[in-house]
Amino acid sequence: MIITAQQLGKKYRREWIFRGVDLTLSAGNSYTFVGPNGSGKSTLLQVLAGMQPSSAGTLTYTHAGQPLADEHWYRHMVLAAPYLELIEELTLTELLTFHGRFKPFRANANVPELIDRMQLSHARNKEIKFYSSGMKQRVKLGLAFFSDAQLVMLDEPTANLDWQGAAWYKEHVLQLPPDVLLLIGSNQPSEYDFFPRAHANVIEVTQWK
Ligand SMILES: Nc1ncnc2c1ncn2[C@@H]1O[C@H](COP(=O)(O)OP(=O)(O)OP(=O)(O)O)[C@@H](O)[C@H]1O
Repeated sequence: MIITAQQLGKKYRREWIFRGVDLTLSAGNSYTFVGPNGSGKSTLLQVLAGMQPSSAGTLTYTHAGQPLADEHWYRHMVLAAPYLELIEELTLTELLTFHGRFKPFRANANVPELIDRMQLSHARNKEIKFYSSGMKQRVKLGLAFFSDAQLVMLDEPTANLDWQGAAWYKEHVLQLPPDVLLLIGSNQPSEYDFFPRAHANVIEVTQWK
């Protein structure tokens, strides 16, 4: 899994959020995009995910040595982000069952087991709309950690988490398979400063203003 960006740019109306981005992001590594509020971390992640069109440059996805068509790309990626909504009317059990139909879970884990790993067994039959913001964040992260995807994208991963949730995040992000490509948007060093150095890259987005 490799993402290649060449002279990638994004503008909203007349404002360039970033431009001239040249990146090669390859599996087995983590890339954390850092910068102050409003610097473009989320926008860059969304463009790299194919959720937002770019305004300039090219973006190519390669999997197992073959270029991937845009319409197949979503099968290989998961994104957890504060601005993405869960299906609020479903219970957690229903949500994971539904999700698993489209994107299988790693090692074919079953739904009760996943709920247990999210430490949300007590709330498995509660509708997501009644979850607290931290519980919802655990669900989003759990879907990202446990789905069988080669590209895992996490924007502000510990938003709304208490210290136990942050410890849970740390434990699980380190347990991702070694061949995953991990992209993170963050302005909290505690979200990435513990990654094994050899494969961790921290990239300042303001360089592309
Ligand atoms: N849909 C949009 N339309 C117009 N401008 C937008 C849109 N989305 C984001 N922006 C602008 O793009 C810039 C970058 O926003 P972005 O959310 O990517 O920053 P960020 O680095 O993730 O910020 P934060 O740390 O606050 O989450 C901001 O100036 C923002 O106002």
